[in-house]
Amino acid sequence: MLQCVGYGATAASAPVAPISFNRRDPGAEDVVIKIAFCGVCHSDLHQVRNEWRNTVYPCIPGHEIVGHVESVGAGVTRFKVGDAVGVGCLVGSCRTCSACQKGFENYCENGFNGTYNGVDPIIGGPTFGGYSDKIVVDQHFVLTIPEGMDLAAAAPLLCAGITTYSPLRHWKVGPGHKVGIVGLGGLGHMGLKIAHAMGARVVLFTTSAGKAEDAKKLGADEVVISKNADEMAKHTDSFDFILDTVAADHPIDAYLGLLKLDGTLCQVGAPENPLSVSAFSVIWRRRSFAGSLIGGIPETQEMLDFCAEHGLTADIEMIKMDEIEGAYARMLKSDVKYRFVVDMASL
Ligand SMILES: NC(=O)c1ccc[n+]([C@@H]2O[C@H](COP(=O)([O-])OP(=O)(O)OC[C@H]3O[C@@H](n4cnc5c(N)ncnc54)[C@H](O)[C@@H]3O)[C@@H](O)[C@H]2O)c1
Ligand SMILES: [Zn+2]
Repeated sequence: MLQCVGYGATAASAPVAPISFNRRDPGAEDVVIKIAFCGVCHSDLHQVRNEWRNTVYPCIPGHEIVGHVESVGAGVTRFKVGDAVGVGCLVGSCRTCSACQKGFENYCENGFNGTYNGVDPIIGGPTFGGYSDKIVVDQHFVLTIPEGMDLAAAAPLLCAGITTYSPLRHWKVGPGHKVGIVGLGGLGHMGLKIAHAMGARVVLFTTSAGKAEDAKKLGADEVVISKNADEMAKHTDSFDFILDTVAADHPIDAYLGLLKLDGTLCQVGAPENPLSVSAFSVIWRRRSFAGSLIGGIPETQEMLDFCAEHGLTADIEMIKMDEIEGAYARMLKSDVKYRFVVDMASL
């Protein structure tokens, strides 16, 4: 077994703290990655606090991982020692079902294996994420970080980037489209940058008036304060597509009403409690309420290459590993611009 150190929680009520653990011995198809940086996703917090009621402890979060290849198995063809690489939310899938065959490992019919809170196929216990010194990953699930991209600022692309890129691509967002992004956090700020780079007219919905100036710098053409009913009403029946990244309870009908005929509201934010939707919000103007889950591996590489081409990375605040609990507390207050990234040299 490969002895590792990291930060994890032993119970929903326990803080994320130093932990020693084992990973599987690398196999022929495996890449061992020395982790340089790991982004802090709101999902990490949902998971360690068991807000989705499925956490297996100990839980070591982190699925926005970047680093360098330390060693490769005999069968590894795509990577060599020293390469700058990334790992997102997936480290395994069946690879044979129709979804996997199409490159949608994230929708694997047999369930994909998560980077954390999954099941290691060799040792049987839970998979452990990127708040750690190294990780062992099958080469199929390892991404190439484009040359010249800032490694720390690239980390959040592995979840926040692909989770917003994938639905924006799927619903063919581009020039001539009016697109809304709800919530300006880690996902939301990447959604703004990517939708803008795709050529859409982008409107940010936020509850905090103080974020308006930033939002414009990040790619918003317009900012709407969602608590202001008059401002919201001006946009009735006008959007082609809205991407909702909000992590907390919030009203959905208010956004559905802003979609035009055949418009789609896509939910990517995953609040703990069910959302309520009035039937009339979707019946009227044949609107769709949809969802989207991260993205497949080929699409994640496509997103990284798209971001490199457009000069996009995340806006980050670097923290040390032992500052993680404070970072979670600040994330809950939306006090981060716009993604915390842990410098693993501080582990
Ligand atoms: N679907 C997926 O594949 C996927 C992938 C990653 C994360 N997520 C989920 O997406 C959500 C967002 O993640 P994040 O890392 O960007 O979190 P974050 O905390 O960085 O951002 C959430 C943002 O929502 C804002 N917000 C809260 N209440 C709001 C309201 N009523 N109206 C408008 N904005 C509001 C907050 O101010 C914050 O800026 C989380 O629930 C996370 O678990 C889903
Ligand atoms: Zn995430």
